[in-house]
Amino acid sequence: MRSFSFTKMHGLGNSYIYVDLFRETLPEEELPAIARSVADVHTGIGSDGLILICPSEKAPVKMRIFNSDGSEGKNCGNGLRCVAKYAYEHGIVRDRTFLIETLSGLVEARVAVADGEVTSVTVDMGEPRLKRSAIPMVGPKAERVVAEPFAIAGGEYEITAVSMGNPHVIFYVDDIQKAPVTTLGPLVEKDPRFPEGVNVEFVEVVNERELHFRVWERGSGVTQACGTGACAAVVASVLNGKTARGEETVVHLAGGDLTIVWGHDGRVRMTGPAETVCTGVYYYRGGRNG
Ligand SMILES: N[C@@H](CCC[C@H](N)C(=O)O)C(=O)O
Repeated sequence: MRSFSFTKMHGLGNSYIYVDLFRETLPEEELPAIARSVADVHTGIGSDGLILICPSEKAPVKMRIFNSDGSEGKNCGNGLRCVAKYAYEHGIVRDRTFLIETLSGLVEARVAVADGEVTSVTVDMGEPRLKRSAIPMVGPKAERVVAEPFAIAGGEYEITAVSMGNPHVIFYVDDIQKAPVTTLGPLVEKDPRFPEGVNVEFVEVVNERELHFRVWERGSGVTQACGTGACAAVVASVLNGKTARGEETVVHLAGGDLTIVWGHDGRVRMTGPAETVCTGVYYYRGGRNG
């Protein structure tokens, strides 16, 4: 058997198994299988996937994220807050504001600290990418996808698409409790109009400052929260005239609240908690199938 040390962390119930690659080594070709293995609630630890905390040449620390089906994502908002907490509390960084490298670029994290513990994290998630080709979604490359008609499974809907370094599509609903998360979510995730798949968000507008939010994540299915998805929902809501640019919006996710602002400088900033659940040693057999 092989083994590695891990920390389980979550941001609003969006949980990942974090492995510190400053101290551990994992074989690159086995990462998808390890992600599937640790995520399994019966035979593994149970999580929405795997996050690697890695050395970087561009920043003090780098995040890589694998969904529970083993696919690699390019960004993860809840993961970034947890990586920031881990990096600060484990002395990887000493400053309270620092850069984190992701597969979609560099972001800046700022930790709030009480008694040596990180209590909340603000991440400058950068500028949303709105061109269709950047989502990516098939169709006229340079156009935005805002309140665009979208037919699927016999139904007619309107969608808004936003990339926060990873792809998101937003559906507005009248009642979040009745959102078709588990029925429409998996169909839209794998719809060929999204060549790289897509994270699917359902949003009920409460008022100009508040949104209810549920998600079907690409590669992981229903999760309690999606940080990049909540940022995309705020951007979509500004584009659709439902909330105001430059104002803080509170997004109510299944696992709790995030405060998000799409600033007049073009950047999206997200503030929320990050929690450590437990640490341990994980035993696995190795190989591409775990
Ligand atoms: N939970 C995340 C997003 C994780 C990656 C996503 N499923 C993808 O494949 O793009 C978040 O908090 O942003």
